[in-house]
Amino acid sequence: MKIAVCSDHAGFALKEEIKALLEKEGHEVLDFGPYNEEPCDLSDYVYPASLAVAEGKADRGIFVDGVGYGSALIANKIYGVYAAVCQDPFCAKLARSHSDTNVLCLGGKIIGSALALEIVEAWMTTDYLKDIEKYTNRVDKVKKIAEKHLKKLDEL
Ligand SMILES: O=P(O)(O)OC[C@H]1O[C@@H](O)[C@H](O)[C@@H]1O
Repeated sequence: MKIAVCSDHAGFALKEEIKALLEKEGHEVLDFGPYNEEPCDLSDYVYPASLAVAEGKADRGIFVDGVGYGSALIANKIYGVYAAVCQDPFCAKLARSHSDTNVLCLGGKIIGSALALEIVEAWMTTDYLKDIEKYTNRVDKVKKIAEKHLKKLDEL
């Protein structure tokens, strides 16, 4: 898969570890930066990385900041992006199987890299349960809210 990754200064070190794991597993990584640990603003990286997912230039995204919510907050403003913050592999599995998320957000200050890599592994390898109606109904409702309240990329 093509995976967009990004971070801020607080997530930089973990972003680099995740990138190495994804590349080792044969994924193509599109790194939207930053490329060092200089203080920076998350939105400068999460916004273009989210657009890449929304436009289909990346299949999915993995964004890392200090606590994770900052990335999700920005990413979920973009039509077509469904981002979840996960702090354990169980949550990561459900974020895929129940909710079909296409962006995973992690907090580099919250979880150690060993757990973070397990979360990435769980999220990357779990499929959406697209044949179970209760989950498709839930996901469809979220999509309808996005259609009503977010501008599609071609309307911008
Ligand atoms: O105080 P700084 O280092 O700028 O922010 C650290 C983290 O605090 C939260 O807002 C974000 O998760 C951000 O990555």
